[in-house]
Amino acid sequence: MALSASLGFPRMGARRELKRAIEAYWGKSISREALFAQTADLRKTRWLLQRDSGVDLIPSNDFSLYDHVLDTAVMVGAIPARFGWTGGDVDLDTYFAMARGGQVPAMEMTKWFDTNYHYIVPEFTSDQAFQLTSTKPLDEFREAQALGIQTVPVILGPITFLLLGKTKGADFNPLDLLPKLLPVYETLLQQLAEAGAKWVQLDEPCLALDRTEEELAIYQEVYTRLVNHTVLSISLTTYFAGLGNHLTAALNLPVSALHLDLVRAPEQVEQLLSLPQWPQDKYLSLGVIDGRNVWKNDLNYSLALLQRVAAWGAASDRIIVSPSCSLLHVPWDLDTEKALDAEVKDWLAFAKQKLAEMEILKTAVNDGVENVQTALDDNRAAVERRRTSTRIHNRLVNERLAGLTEDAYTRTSPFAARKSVQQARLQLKPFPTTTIGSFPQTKEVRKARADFRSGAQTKEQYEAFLRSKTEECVRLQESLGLDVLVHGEFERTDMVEYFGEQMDGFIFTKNGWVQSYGTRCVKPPIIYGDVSRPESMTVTWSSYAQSLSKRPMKGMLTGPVTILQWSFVRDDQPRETTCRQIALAIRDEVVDLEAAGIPIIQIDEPALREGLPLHRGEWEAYLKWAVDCFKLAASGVQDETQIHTHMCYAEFNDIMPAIQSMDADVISIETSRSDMELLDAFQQFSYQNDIGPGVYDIHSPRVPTVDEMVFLLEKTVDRLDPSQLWVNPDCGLKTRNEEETVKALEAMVEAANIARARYGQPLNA
Ligand SMILES: CN1c2c(nc(N)[nH]c2=O)NC[C@@H]1CNc1ccc(C(=O)N[C@@H](CCC(=O)N[C@@H](CCC(=O)N[C@@H](CCC(=O)O)C(=O)O)C(=O)O)C(=O)O)cc1
Ligand SMILES: N[C@@H](CCS)C(=O)O
Ligand SMILES: [Zn+2]
Repeated sequence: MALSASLGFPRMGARRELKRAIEAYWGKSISREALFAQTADLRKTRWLLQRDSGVDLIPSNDFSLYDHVLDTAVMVGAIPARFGWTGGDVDLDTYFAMARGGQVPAMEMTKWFDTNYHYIVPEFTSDQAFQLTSTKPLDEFREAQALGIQTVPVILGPITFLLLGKTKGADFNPLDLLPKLLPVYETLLQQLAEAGAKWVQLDEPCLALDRTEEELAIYQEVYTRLVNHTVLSISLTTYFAGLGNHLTAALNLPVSALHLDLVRAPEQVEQLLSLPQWPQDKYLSLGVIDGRNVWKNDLNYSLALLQRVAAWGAASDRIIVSPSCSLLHVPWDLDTEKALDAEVKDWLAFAKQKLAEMEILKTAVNDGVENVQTALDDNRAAVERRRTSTRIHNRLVNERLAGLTEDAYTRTSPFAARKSVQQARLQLKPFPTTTIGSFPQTKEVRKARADFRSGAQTKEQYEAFLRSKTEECVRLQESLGLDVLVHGEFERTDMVEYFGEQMDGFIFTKNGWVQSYGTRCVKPPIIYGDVSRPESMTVTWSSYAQSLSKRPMKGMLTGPVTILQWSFVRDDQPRETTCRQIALAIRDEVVDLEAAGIPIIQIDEPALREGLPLHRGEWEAYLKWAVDCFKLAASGVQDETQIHTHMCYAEFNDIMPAIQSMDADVISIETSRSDMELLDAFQQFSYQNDIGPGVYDIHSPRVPTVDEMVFLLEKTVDRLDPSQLWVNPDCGLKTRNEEETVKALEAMVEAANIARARYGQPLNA
């Protein structure tokens, strides 16, 4: 019999119960015991839902109070010395301090592959020791067992865990730590087997990235060792990319099951079918349901694919029907969307609906198509309704794109010439200070918006409130002595959702939350059709803010690549085409802001790096269109208008030529958690344009000291010319509270003044 596996389920709960529980614990309004009780309820709900949907291989330990990579680091005792851990169980508050900072800085956080999920980066020293410190996988397995549910513990595989980490102090290959790490995995597997587990899912997404022969040999060695050591059946899970040339090497690993992402890399099917025979006794987990998007699966297509693979191997009993990856990256349940446009809703499936899709496919494989004929026919009709809908295409948008010429992608003059006219206009001091855009989205702000949405506040009341917050924000920035001001982004729920809400071709959910990091969630808009901008989106707020101050106001926009990357994107045309459509809409907004007298416009592209394909061979093509889209958005203005961009959580080393070719006048980047290491790339590349390296970590509630920031600024002047430098936090301030924000910005301005006194040359007019 074919089986089904869900690989992982959203953690937050249908109503973001996890977020509320953890934030209540942080706010000291519930106890640790209450937090444990509430999270146990949530785990139970998830397991029951999956059991009742017919899933055979139900995951456990896919749940986390913050992040599963952090859980793994804690589990193996990789706890950086600064957290003062002396052995034994890791206290919950130490766990949260590792993620969020406390007395000492938090660990770094970065993107989980090409998703909008962020993980905490493990830190390894060359003398790193490991020990099993946590019983979390075992506890969750037993918890489910007590409910009568046999689960598959999900563990981050040892090789991916090490490859995702960062070495501290001496430079060494983290894989050198495997001999010390593997005994911990062996003990864990043994404990799970003793508790009654039969399967364990070891996630090794790094196996699907470009890997050397030497690394593939390490995979072979490690998995041979683990398999020999355990009675558990190991399911090795790859996702987000195809295995490419090392599919055979992966199939030769002595594990019981190998999972393939057939949505991202459908060509793996042909690769498989060209093999002489079914790989030994292996189960193949075929990821045919998109775990990264919200479109209803074309079940007839997927079934044909499953049947081809089964027929090839005469092995329907060796197939596991699964999503392409964990369902962590899609919202919980479409059924809660009562207000969603009915036509588009009919095209969608969230996590719960994807479980039902898996069940239909599994039943068709096991019991014959006739047992699910109605479901398959209904699905075929829905897929056809979407394909032929008149709401998808907009002739004007496509004609405009087709008519673009080269000059739409280039500023009038080169950077040096622009810099001097901009300086003549802006008269900025050396080391100009600014922020990344958002100011605290306090409870008060969110409540006002919720009241407006529920009808408890009128539009006039809500807008008056937003104006008062904006004015307060402008006055605060003036009094702090910031040089380039922002309006604070109080009117925005989210930097992507806000723009999507105002463009055609998008729809919105009420509850389609997806975890971004820790308790923070995003509600990605859904792009279902051609994108256009009916009217200006930000001009009113930026103009209002500029009218309040003589200092330059920075208009704030989200860039096309980021809007694309953080939305659920239509899958019926290339992503590039959708991105170019968004770029045109943003270009119109940039031009409107300029016409309204806004002298500086920031086009945020924090997701540009995240969108890089996981295989290097595909980078060039992606970077070409991604940079084109940014330039299309940015190049409609005169030389005297200063274009900024902002990026966070990214390694820039390998995309420097692309960043330079974006040709933004100023780029602000996240660097503080990595001690300005990222600037090395800018230095090595002799980056020409201006840079604002983030001088403090906004994700931590900890207020940075002046000295710390001066120290970081000194590192920047070691690497870059002082006349290139701006001073800013490393991302927007929306998650911070007002008190933290004021104190941190006060210190930042003081640090900038110190840098100015030490290194500042007047900027050339
Ligand atoms: C910069 N980042 C972003 C990413 N992706 C995005 N799409 N947007 C980003 O900004 N990726 C990389 C990083 C990730 N960083 C963050 C930072 C902060 C958040 C965040 O704060 N998320 C909020 C939700 C934001 C939102 O949409 N809020 C709405 C709804 C608020 C709400 O929950 N309302 C309550 C009622 C409120 C009341 O009555 O008090 C409710 O519905 O129950 C809004 O502002 O209106 C979060 O809380 O998780 C995300 C990613
Ligand atoms: N302008 C946005 C960028 C976040 S990446 C903000 O300040 O929140
Ligand atoms: Zn940012």
